Amino acid sequence: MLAEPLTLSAPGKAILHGEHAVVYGKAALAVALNLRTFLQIKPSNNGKVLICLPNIGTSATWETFRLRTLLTLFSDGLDESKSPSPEQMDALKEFAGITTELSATESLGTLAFLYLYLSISAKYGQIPSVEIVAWSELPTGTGLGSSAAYCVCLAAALLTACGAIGCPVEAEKSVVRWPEEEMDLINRWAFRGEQVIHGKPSGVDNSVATWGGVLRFQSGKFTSLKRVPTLRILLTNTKVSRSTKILVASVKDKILKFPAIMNPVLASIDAISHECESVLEAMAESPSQEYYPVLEELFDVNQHHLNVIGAGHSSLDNVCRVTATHGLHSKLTGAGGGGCAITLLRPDIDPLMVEAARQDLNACGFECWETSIGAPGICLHSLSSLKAEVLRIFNSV
Ligand SMILES: Nc1ncnc2c1ncn2[C@@H]1O[C@H](COP(=O)(O)OP(=O)(O)OP(=O)(O)O)[C@@H](O)[C@H]1O
Ligand SMILES: C[C@@](O)(CCO)CC(=O)[O-]
Ligand SMILES: [Mg+2]
Repeated sequence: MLAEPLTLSAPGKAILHGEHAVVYGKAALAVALNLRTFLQIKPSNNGKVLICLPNIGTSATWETFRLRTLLTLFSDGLDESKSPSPEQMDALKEFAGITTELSATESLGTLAFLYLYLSISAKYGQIPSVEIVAWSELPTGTGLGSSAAYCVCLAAALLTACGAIGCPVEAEKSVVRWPEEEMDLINRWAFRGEQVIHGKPSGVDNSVATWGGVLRFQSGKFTSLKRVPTLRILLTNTKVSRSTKILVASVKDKILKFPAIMNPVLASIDAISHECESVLEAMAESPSQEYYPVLEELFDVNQHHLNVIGAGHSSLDNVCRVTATHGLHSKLTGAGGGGCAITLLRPDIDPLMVEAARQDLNACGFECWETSIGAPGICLHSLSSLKAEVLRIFNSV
């Protein structure tokens, strides 16, 4: 049970290959990024539950006794085959006074919280009065798995608060993790939160936010790649807003409309993920520059495929065009339709070339930053190990 404030964090992700196709049982390769979502949960004794979400400018407070009136609707417990029902979502929207479109940003963050709070309370006993602040280094809604990092943090915090999983704090350690079976439980609950935000998630994003590293994910199962080469990646945020839920639904419409045309494209994306995995394994075994042209070509082919299935956007085409003028190869990452692209940076690349590409991308109004891959998954932090920026945010809300 929660006696002290806890601070935890989970990473965002980039999908190297397999976005959208993974929703149809194809393989995806996902990497955890060193950009994280942080969540602080504090016990309180005012009989209220407070959630403060500065990234989306939302905060809300509810009396615990009012939340209790909704518990019967959530008493079906954790059954993975069951997604959040329309009746549950309608009841939550009414309770939270949400009248806007379901895809409105603030609504989904709040609804995912209420859904997890009530489902976890119904299953394990009501979570006491708490105050929660969640803040992310990730831009939200841009393809970097912000929703999954948020849901993984929420699931871990709420499961810990009601005692369903332990609180593995050790005085001398700055960062600690839960045992494997508890991590698995966190991941399964986070998936339910993702269902609220995405509609029909594959589970790849919450898995990588839970476990970190580099994962191959297919049909609900993942394998962590044991050895991965160091890859340098430039992330570019086109700042074109989009919603994963809407994109996944529109790709589905296209597949239903032209199955004979779209299914071979999904099969080809699957083959690209497998080919990329083999190349990464070979690179980890014997690092050599000769593999980079293959990785670059796979990026190019997959970017075309993603345009074919309807996940592209002119801003993403622009990123590809601008980086190509500097000899660099890019593709969209995540759901597409705007949001972020990833560009592969060869280790031998001239730093001036990268700088020139960044300047051209900035001139298009895009924002770029370099990142490393394979960050750790969900963890608990000691307060003294938190960066000043994170502490400042938690102290200021
Ligand atoms: N830090 C956060 N605080 C509150 N809500 C968040 C936060 N991060 C994400 N969300 C919720 O997730 C939504 C964005 O999810 P969405 O799946 O569309 O984008 P993404 O996860 O960033 O991209 P992708 O799914 O393509 O990787 C936001 O609209 C918001 O409701
Ligand atoms: C577009 C998608 O494939 C990846 C979003 O990061 C959706 C999903 O797998 O849930
Ligand atoms: Mg998402």
